[in-house]
Amino acid sequence: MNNSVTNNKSAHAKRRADSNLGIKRQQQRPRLDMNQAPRIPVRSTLASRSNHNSPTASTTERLSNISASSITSNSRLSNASINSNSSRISASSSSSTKSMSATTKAKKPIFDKTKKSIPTWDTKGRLNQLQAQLTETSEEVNEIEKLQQDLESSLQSKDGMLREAMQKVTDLERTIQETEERHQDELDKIRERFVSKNRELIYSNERRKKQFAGFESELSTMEFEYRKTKRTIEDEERENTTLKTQKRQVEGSLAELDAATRNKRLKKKNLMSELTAAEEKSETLSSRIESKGQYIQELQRTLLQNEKLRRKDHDKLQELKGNIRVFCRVRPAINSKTEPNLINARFFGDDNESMELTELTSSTLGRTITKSHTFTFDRVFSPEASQKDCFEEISQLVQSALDGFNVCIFAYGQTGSGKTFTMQGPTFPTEETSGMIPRAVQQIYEVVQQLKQFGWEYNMEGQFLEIYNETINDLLGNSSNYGRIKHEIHHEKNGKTSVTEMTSVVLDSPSKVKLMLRKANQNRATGATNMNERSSRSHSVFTLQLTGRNAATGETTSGILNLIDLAGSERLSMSGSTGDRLRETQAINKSLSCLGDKL
Ligand SMILES: Nc1ncnc2c1ncn2[C@@H]1O[C@H](COP(=O)(O)OP(=O)(O)OP(=O)(O)O)[C@@H](O)[C@H]1O
Repeated sequence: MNNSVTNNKSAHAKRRADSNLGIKRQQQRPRLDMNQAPRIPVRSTLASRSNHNSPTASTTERLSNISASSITSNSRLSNASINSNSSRISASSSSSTKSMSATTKAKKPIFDKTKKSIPTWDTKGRLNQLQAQLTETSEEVNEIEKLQQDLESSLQSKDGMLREAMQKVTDLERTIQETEERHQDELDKIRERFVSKNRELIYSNERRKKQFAGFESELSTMEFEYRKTKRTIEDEERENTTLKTQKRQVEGSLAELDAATRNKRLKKKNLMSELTAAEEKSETLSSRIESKGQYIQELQRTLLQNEKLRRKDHDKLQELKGNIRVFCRVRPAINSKTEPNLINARFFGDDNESMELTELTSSTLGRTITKSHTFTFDRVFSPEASQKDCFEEISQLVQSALDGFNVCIFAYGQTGSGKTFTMQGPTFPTEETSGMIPRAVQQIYEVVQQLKQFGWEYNMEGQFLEIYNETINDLLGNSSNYGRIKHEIHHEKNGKTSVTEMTSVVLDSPSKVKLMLRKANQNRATGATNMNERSSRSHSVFTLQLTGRNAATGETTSGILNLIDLAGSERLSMSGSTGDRLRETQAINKSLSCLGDKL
C-alpha cells in the first residue's frame, strides 16, 4: 500500500513536473515578432495545422517557385515569408505572378540572334539597330519598374495581413496556453481526487483483505469443527453398531440367563433345604466352637504358666549349670611356619569338657621329657569347632538375658588367641564366621518375634565402650571426644551398673548390629596409633539392654547382656614391656586381677 501511495505520489510529482515543464516550454516558445520574418517554431505549428486543413498549400509552393525564378532582384521578398503565409497571400501573389509572366512572354529578346547581322562597315545600320535595342530595353525596364511597384504595394498589403495573422496566432497561442493551464489545473485536481480515491480504495482493499482473512480462519475453524463433528458422528455410528451387536448378544445372554435363573431357583430350593440342615449343623458346631474357645483360653493360660515354668526351669538349669561357666576354645594354627605345633592337645570327656596337653621338654641331664597337663572346663572347643558350635553353648545365657537376667560373657586370653574373632568375627564376616555379638542379637531378635504371640514387646538398646589404660571411651560416639568426656561408672540400687554419657543405639534389626560393629571398629582404629596393639591392649564391652513388657499379663522384664572382649593377658616377666607398654600391661593386669577377684 505504501508502495502504491509512493508510486502515485511520484507519478503525480512527475506529472506536476511535466506540467511545469510544459509551462516552461510554452514560456520558452519564441513570440512572433512582426518586424522579423516568421520563425521556425511558429511555422512548424502553423504548417502542421495548414497541412491538414488548407488545400492551398500547393498554390503557395507554386508561387514560391515562380517568385524565385522571375523576381530574384527583389530582396525584401523572401522564400520564407511567402512559404509561411496563409492561402490568401498565396492567392494574390499568384495573380501578380501570372500577369508578370504574361508580360515577360510578350517581349522579344534584346539580342536576337535570328535577326540579320549588319556588316561592320555599316555604321549607320548598326547605330539604328542599337537605338532600337535601347528603346526596347527602356520599355522593358519601365515595365519591370512598374511590375516592381505593383509587387511592393502588394507586398505591403500582404505585410499588413501577415501582421494581422501573426496577432491572431499570438492570441491563439495565449488562448491555447490558458486552456492548457486550465486543463493542467483540472488535471491536477482530477489527479488529486484520483490519488485520494486510490488511497481510499487501498484502505478499503486492506480492510476487505483483513475481513477476508477473518472469514478464511472462521471458515477453517468451521471446517475443523465440521470434520470433528463428522468423526464424532462416525464414532457414534460405529458405537451404535457395536451397541446393537452387544444388545443382540445381551438379549441372547438374557435368554440364557433366564434358563440359568430357572436352574438356579431349583438349585436354590435344594440349597435352602441344605442350608437349613447346615444351620442346624452350625448351631451344633457353634456350641462346640464355644467349648473349644474356652479350651483354647485354658490352653493359653496353661501356655503362659508353662512359659513361666520354662523360665523358672531355665533359670534353675542355668543355676545348676553354674552361674559362672568357663569354656575353653583352642584356636587353630594360622601359620605353620611361625606357629609350629609345640604342644599336642587331646580333647575328651562325655561333654567335651576335658583336654590334655602334652609338651616335650629337656631335662637338666639333656634327656627329652614328656609332660602332660589335664584341664577341665564346662566345655572345651577344639580348633575344629565353629562359631556356631560356640554360640550354641552360650545361647541359653542369651535367653536368660531376655528372661530378665544380667548376663556377662567374657573372652579372656593371650594376645592373638582369638578373643576378638570369637566375640565379633573377622574383619569381613560371613554368615559362617560371624561372632557371638551378632549371633546373640540375631537370636534375641528371633525370640522377640516369637514372644509377641504371648503378648511380649521388647525394646533393645546397645552400647559399646572401650577401657584403655583405665579410661572409658564411647565406641559409638565421636572419636574426637576421646579423653575429653569423662565417663563414670554408676552401680545402681537395683544391682544394675551403668556408664554416664554413653551413646545408645536401638537395635531392632540384625542389620543395625552390623552397622554398630563397623562404627565401633572404625572408632577403635581412629583412637589407636596401631590397631592391633590398641585392640590388644584395651577391653571392649558391648552392652545390650533388654526391656520387655507383656500387655496380656502386665509382666515386665529387664535384662542386660554384656559381651566383653578383654585385653590380651601377658605376664609382665614374659612380655618384656617397658615404658608406655609397661604401664599398659600393668593396667591390664590390674583390671584382670580385679575381675578375677570378683569372680
Ligand atoms: N577359631 C579361629 N579360626 C580361625 N582363625 C582364628 C580363630 N581364632 C582366631 N583366629 C585368627 O587369629 C588371629 C588373632 O585373632 P584375634 O585378633 O581374635 O585374637 P585376640 O585374642 O583378639 O588378639 P588381641 O588380644 O591382640 O586382640 C586373627 O587373624 C584371627 O582371624
